[in-house]
Amino acid sequence: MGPDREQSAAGRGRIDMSLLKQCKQRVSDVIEHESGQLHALSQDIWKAPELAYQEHAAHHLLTSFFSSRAWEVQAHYHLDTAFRAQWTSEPSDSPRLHVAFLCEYDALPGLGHACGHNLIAEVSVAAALGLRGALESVHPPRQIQITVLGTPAEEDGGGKVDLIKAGAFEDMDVVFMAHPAQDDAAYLPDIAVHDVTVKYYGKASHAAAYPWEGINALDAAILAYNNISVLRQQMQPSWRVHGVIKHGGVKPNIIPSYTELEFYLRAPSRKDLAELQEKASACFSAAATATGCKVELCSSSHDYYNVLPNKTLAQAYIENGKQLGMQFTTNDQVLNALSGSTDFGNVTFEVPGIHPYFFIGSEALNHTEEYTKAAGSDEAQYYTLRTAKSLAMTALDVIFNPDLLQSIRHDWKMMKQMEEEMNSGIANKARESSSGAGCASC
Ligand SMILES: NCCCC(=O)N[C@@H](CCCN)C(=O)O
Repeated sequence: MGPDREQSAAGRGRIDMSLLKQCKQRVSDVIEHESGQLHALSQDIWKAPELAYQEHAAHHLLTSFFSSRAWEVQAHYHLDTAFRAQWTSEPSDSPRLHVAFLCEYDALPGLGHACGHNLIAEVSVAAALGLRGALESVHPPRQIQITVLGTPAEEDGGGKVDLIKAGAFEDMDVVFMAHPAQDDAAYLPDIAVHDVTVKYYGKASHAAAYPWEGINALDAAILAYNNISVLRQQMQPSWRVHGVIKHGGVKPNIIPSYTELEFYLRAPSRKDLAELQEKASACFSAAATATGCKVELCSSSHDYYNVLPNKTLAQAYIENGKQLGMQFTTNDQVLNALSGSTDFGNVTFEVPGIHPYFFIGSEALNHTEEYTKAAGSDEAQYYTLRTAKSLAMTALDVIFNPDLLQSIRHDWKMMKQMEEEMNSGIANKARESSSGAGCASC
């Protein structure tokens, strides 16, 4: 066996290493060739930030981009601002392999693209173009379908969960995306999240003349906020609860008759999240009892699940990234920090996938004005395209090495089984502690 033709570990297939290398080079060339168009696409998304489920301009930009490059595009795919663009290589005798790249393109209220979702879209578009270009230049070992899935509403709502329910992931083998951060990391722990809106209904009254006639909904909101602060000391260190007051009353001389808060509850597993949810619900109800208000808890329609890591995919991504000059963080504080939550977590319970984080040339932190600036900077481009190359090269490894795919599937099954055993029996408990279903006004 020559150095360029290695037998795969299980001895079932041979990997044509020189072809794989040639394809990886082609990925880089195609992405470099398209860099101007990719930058323009990401700039156009960045300049007109849109909130969850309202990403109409981004949807139009992305679907037009793929239509003009002869991809088969399904606009408004199950959701107004979702889309699916696909390309399939020539048929072959072996079964088709379906890889998908996920785009996000929603922004944050008041801050614009402070989480760099314009760059997430760019990474996936670039990776898909690069991969297609590489596969068009050779005869791949099997028929390949590449899908770019436009997934709206990551910051609020969970478009991927809607798309899972619509069956969008059912025929996919491996899914890829990457998220802007401060470091390159193949995996950072994204934890489960439950969003809840808390509404207090009291009774208005003149605050000086006859306050005793009123029922103070602002007092309930403040007590709820403080109850949660007190709970925090007894929470697991890996749990997070944070909230804002969205309505706090209208005028000092009117006893507030209505207040509204929004909280995010987070924990590393759905099992812990159910426990946290019960404790937080008790805090919200206690505030209502103390003030005589009525309380309504409205859960958002989708909880996000924790992201299941896939060590085989992560390792392949790291190897490709290193070849491209990435310096993956070894800082334990970063690797073990809780990086938030994502609806990609739910996707990892459906299909094996990878959600690496990437440096964008700035120390700025996500969800700040500084990060918005960094996500729109020229400097971010180099890192964004490098990430796209590494993702596409990892997809090539999956395509050319059947043992790798088998190992990815094995990792996924093990992780999923472990999680599902841990989570068994929580479904009803979690439902009971949130009155979302009975919340007519949400
Ligand atoms: N780790 C991914 C970062 C993206 C992000 O910030 N997502 C939001 C999602 C909130 C959904 N309620 C987050 O706050 O973690």
